Amino acid sequence: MTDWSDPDALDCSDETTFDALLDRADTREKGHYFEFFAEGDELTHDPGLRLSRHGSEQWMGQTLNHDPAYWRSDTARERGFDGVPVHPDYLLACVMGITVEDLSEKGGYFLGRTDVEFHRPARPGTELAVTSRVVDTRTSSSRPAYGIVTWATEGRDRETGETLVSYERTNMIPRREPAATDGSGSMADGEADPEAPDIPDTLLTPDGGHFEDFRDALERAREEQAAVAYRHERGRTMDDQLVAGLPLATLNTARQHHNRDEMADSPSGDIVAYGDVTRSIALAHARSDEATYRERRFEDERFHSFVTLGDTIYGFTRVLDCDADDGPEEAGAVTFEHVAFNQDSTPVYSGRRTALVQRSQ
Ligand SMILES: CC(C)(COP(=O)(O)OP(=O)(O)OC[C@H]1O[C@@H](n2cnc3c(N)ncnc32)[C@H](O)[C@@H]1OP(=O)(O)O)[C@@H](O)C(=O)NCCC(=O)NCCSC(=O)C[C@H](O)C(=O)O
Repeated sequence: MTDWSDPDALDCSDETTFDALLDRADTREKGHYFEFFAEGDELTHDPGLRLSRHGSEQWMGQTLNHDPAYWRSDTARERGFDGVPVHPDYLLACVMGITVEDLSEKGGYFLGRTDVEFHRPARPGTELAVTSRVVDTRTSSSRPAYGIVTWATEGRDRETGETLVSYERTNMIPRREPAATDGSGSMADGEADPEAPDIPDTLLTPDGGHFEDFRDALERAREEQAAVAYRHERGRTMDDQLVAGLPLATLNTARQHHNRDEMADSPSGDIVAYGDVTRSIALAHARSDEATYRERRFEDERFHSFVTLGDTIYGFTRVLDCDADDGPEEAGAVTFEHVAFNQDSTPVYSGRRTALVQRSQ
């Protein structure tokens, strides 16, 4: 009888033997299929992550978010922060990154997110505690290999228990049965929109980036039956650091971002950018044209199409509303719709954002 504890009993350098060995071995699975999730389930995410200044600066530098309040203590103080906080996009990505192993590692595409609220600024050094509740589960009518799951997630300061950020997100999650259909060609061809586009004749651009500039532009637009909408000049091409490096730095284990072998057979055919990286780049383009004071909340964030290595992300912004009474003396609230689009002008992300924007001096 062969002694299988003998290291020499198997010749792993022989390809045929090794193939046979792999065929016989079970895979210890990571992540959960759709069937695992039931409405009302509560999950406590185990991975630990300490927000760091380095991590925040790496995220901001790579995504072109250069607001000095998140880099320099003098501007942070002027803006009412108690020390230099981590950037809200980095905070959000870290909180979501920690949840991926439990919620979406199985290969579920991130479809959208809403009700993103920043409850308080987060400092470097904060250790996170993250929990999620299953809000909704349903099978996908257009893609039988998938289900669609929505979770409500809360990221807290592990020491004080204070909530830092909360949101609801929705992913497409592979079904165990028929799990093997991922990439089998169930992807529907894009259908042409039968309705002609209904867009205003005139698109106005604000004169500057302060609250009054947005308010005045909206007033002009109302008089002229126009909209306030404009493009941002910067673009950012997706490289390895963005696609694989940043999600891994936030403990995001989704194979979509770092396993080309697995992704070759998936609907995208290749690794794809983490939605939060794509979004953060588009928001950085928008923020570079505005005097942001504070981030408030995000609603109706949607990821429309895949972003792969080599794609370039541009930004388009529409100004929806201004509220002079909402906010401190230094700032007023502006609500925007931001769209990220690629080199072929295909929208890849859209979302509604309310931020406090500095008033003119
Ligand atoms: C994934 C897609 C290829 C799907 O495209 P398509 O088949 O054309 O369908 P739809 O996009 O119309 O939607 C499919 C079903 O999903 C429902 N849906 C879509 N968006 C939402 C939403 N925000 N909330 C709730 N439900 C939504 C639709 O109603 C459809 O339902 P049904 O008719 O019953 O089937 C395409 O959407 C796509 O390419 N999206 C981009 C995906 C992406 O690139 N995401 C970011 C990268 S992946 C990521 O970041 C993973 C992350 O790390 C993580 O772990 O979450």
